[in-house]
Amino acid sequence: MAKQDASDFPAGDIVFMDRGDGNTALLHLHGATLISWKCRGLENLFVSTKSVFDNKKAIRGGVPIAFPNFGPWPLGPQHGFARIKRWTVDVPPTKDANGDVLAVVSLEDDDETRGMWDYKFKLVYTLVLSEKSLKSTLVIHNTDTKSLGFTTLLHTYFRVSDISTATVAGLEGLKYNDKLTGGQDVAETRDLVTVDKNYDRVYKDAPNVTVLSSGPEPARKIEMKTFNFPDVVVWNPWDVKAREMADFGDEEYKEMLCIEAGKVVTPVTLTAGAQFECSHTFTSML
Ligand SMILES: O=P(O)(O)OC[C@H]1O[C@H](O)[C@H](O)[C@@H](O)[C@@H]1O
Repeated sequence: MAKQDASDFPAGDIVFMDRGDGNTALLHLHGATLISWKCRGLENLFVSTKSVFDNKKAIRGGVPIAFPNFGPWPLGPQHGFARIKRWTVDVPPTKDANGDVLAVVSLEDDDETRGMWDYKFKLVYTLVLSEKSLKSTLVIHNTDTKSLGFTTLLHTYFRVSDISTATVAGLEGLKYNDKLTGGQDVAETRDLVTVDKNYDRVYKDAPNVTVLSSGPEPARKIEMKTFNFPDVVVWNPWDVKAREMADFGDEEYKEMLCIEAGKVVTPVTLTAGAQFECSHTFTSML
């Protein structure tokens, strides 16, 4: 079983958000990785049964945060350090008058991050759990006296009942770069994107809504609405790559699809004192 329940972890490692009506979210402070979002009791995120929870390695599943770099990085680990640093709780889960639950975690530069990337920064990650949705907002503050540049992405692993039934709407007409073949961008002609092999595609200038559907048992239809995330990465390792990954089950590619909202094609430059806000909101449409 994948570890996605609050009872699987020491209380100090997690932030558990519970509306009390079957809508819950669970964040692990290692990487501020969201590892569960349940809507009316149904888990919508994939976490590998092989994921290592040693507070060192990135968690394989949920929503790891790529920052300050998406992809291979000459200055440090792939996808940057945010997903392997311990974050701090700024606001523990707090219910508002509607029953919605808010929590805030953050990460600031330290000796280790400055050793790789010599900038002062603060990341503030705010989660708001509503009846059928979860909004995740990342604000990147440049707390330094010089400009900094970064790419960032929320690397969502959605759970699907069967990859052969999964479709992604909202990408038609976009240009994408296939990271597996490289070369020229290609136009997506399908109104519903399906995945039947190793996929690693960066869709550019995407509209701010994609919809993932899968089913039938259990059926899921999840809208992902984004703000300041112009790029969408669609990734599934498929069988051969799955076998090469130590922290991913050989057959688990059938149960997941990554749809990752990012600002990765053109980096953001932040002048001293400036900030950049980006977010995605998942909503269950069923
Ligand atoms: O294995 P990881 O470092 O977590 O990366 C997993 C995947 O992340 C993204 O989807 C990239 O586009 C892929 O190229 C990469 O393989």
